[in-house]
Amino acid sequence: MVMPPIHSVNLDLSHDTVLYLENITVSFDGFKALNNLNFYVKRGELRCVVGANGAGKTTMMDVITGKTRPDSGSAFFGQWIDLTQYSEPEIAAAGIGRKFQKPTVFENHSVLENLELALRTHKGVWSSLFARLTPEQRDRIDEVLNLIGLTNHVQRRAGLLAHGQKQWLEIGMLLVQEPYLLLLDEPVAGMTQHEIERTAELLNSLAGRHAVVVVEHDMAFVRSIAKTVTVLHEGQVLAEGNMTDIQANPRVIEVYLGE
Ligand SMILES: Nc1ncnc2c1ncn2[C@@H]1O[C@H](COP(=O)(O)OP(=O)(O)OP(=O)(O)O)[C@@H](O)[C@H]1O
Repeated sequence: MVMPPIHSVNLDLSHDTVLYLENITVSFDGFKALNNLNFYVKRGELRCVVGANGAGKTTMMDVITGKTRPDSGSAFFGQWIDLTQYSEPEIAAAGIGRKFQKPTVFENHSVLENLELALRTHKGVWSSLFARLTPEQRDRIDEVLNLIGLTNHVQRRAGLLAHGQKQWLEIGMLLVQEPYLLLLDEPVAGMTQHEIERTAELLNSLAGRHAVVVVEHDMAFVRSIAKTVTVLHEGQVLAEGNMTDIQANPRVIEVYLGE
């Protein structure tokens, strides 16, 4: 079937749900990394996903971003965009931003240039590289600089930033693209306590405007940000709920928290 270009399909959030994964199975050589997984994300919510090594967290992110195709099941962005039918760049352009654990900022460029590059190259518009940014784009960059706490470092070379600042810059590079859904893989790994607290504030401040899915092992951090936590185990959802319920769940204690 020939799919319409992703830009021509409106992101329909009329049901207030930005992501639907239903009965997703992914096998590698017969081993089910995801096994009939169901996972839903509401518009603007901040969700944490936890689970032991090998639980399927990365594979789930890979399915959402089009990197891995499921053997079966469906993956929808809003009501109509079938994620299994589009490429990784198309899905990114449609409004799903992903940050991997290791920061990948342009080290030899300034903070400002990094944000400008992220904005200009979004949707693959290399041709606009030499065009001036619109006043709206400038405003968006200023707004993001403020959010990520780097307003006073705009001219600093990204390679000279502290580890935490680099992570925030990379989140900022996604934010200038105004994603509807942001996927973050272990954003606080390697951060100092102060940086972790700042990151919690940053992610909390995004709630409502962007849906954010955070995969994280640091339970203190998860506790500080999460409204809803999803626990994955053997490619399925073992439990989902608020932190108090999750921590009291005997199955979660047995297979994850009690490690
Ligand atoms: N490309 C692949 N080929 C074969 N097996 C794979 C592949 N990718 C993942 N797996 C296996 O699928 C299972 C789930 O892996 P996944 O990386 O999704 O888990 P995870 O929850 O992200 O773990 P971690 O916390 O270690 O990152 C693991 O057993 C892993 O070895």
